[in-house]
Amino acid sequence: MTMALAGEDDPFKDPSLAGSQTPQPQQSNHAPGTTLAVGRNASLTLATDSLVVLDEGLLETRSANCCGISLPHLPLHKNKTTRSIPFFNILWAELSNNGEIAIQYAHIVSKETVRVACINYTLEKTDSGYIDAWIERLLDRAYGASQRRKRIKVLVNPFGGKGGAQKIYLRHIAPIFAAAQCEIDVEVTQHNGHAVEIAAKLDTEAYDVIACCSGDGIPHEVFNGLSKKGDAARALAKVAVVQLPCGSGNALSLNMNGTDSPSLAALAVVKGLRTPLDLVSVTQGDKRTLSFLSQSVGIVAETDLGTEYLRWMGSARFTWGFFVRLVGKTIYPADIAIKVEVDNKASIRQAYGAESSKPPPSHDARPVPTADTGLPALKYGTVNDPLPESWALIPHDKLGNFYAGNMAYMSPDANFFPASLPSDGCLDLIRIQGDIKRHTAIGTMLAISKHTFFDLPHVDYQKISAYRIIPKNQADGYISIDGERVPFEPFQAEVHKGLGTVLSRSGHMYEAKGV
Ligand SMILES: Nc1ncnc2c1ncn2[C@@H]1O[C@H](COP(=O)(O)OP(=O)(O)OP(=O)(O)O)[C@@H](O)[C@H]1O
Repeated sequence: MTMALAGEDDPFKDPSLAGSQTPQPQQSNHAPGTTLAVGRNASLTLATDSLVVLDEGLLETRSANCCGISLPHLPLHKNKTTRSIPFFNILWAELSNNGEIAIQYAHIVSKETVRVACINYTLEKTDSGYIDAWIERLLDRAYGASQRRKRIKVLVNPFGGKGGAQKIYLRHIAPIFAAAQCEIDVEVTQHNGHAVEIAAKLDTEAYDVIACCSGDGIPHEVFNGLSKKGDAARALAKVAVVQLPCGSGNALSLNMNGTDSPSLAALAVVKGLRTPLDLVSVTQGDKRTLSFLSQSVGIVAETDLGTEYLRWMGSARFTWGFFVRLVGKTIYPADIAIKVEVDNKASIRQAYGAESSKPPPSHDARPVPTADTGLPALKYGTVNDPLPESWALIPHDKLGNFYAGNMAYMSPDANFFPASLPSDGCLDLIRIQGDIKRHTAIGTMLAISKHTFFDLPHVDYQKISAYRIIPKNQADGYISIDGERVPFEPFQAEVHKGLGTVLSRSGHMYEAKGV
């Protein structure tokens, strides 16, 4: 899956200039101050969605160069003297002491890749006041409400995915962060749990973002590391946790950045808006863990965690593992108590529509918790406490799938929770009976990629804020919290509305087709 970049079809086409091969900036209908003359035959114009570069000189020579390096793949056409660069792709612009303007941007190399490129021009007359104001306008269009020059703690898991995270970081991510003038501090994780330690000790006043070059395992560790701080609530609100996809499961990036391409994700992070994210406390035994993505018991957990012996199959192992259990009508009996918030699909659809029709927020409206605010208290106690009085424990003797999701995509083709919202204070819960007819089961599996899953009548879909699940009549089995295996024992979960922070493209929605 790839995110839709502004102007993706033709990045050098600006809709506001449709039909005009060679715009005349001086006579254009743009407001005064949108155009910067950068030589006798060249100008830079702030159009509706993009920067338009008009350069007659491009007809004969590659007069624009990138800091002395010739520009790779610049789409210069003999009969074309303009090109446009979507504002979203603009990383930085500045005027140097020798009167040169340099604009760095993420050049679209392919659907899956952007690479840093730069244009620079020597200005003939340096009316620095006008130029500075023009650059400020350009950066304002490029960044909008997104923070510029983010201070980023980068964590690289050398064993994420196929083990290529360090290379991916250096090749596809670091150049974009550098061009966007981000302040970077890189650390390679040394062992399992290291990211918990790093986040627990992190000076949260010194960073805006923790960027995980990894799968979903490192973000899970980071949220839990921040939760160990004395000022956990403040730390989780202040520092945004993001993912640069370098693992085998990259759900955080798919949902927030709309892509599992590392360079597109780096661009999305540079331009990302602070977004509150619900986090879920899971208590099991005496342990309290934060979950940001999902909890599963039954077929999904077993397919995810119990098919290691099929690793040779690659990603087909999940499809195959799922299929085998579906047609085998495998059941995973449990007793379940749920605090339901929205119990029908029509109301869920309505709530989703109401949120998606809101304009993007201009700022993060949450008050920053004070320095002495730790994790929120558990409203419903832990799994060791008596069940809250208003909860009813209901036997699910034929349960096939118990799947609670905090985000939409669980993997690139699996938008399991299309109605989920980043901070509605709810988990989306799917329950499916394990003894449904075989052809219904196969149809259910296919419906996920066809985006018809939500409406299937046998898919029970609710919005919930807490639950307890007690597996029964099975000696052993699989429980997955954010894709990590935990003991096969009862657990209880409770949502904390907007406790965590991520960066997203929209500021309030997931990058997934909703309901
Ligand atoms: N240097 C290291 N050596 C061994 N394990 C590490 C190291 N650094 C991180 N880890 C562990 O690697 C695990 C998986 O990380 P991650 O999610 O980044 O990759 P993944 O490929 O998506 O994971 P998975 O193996 O779950 O598919 C995490 O549990 C993390 O603690």
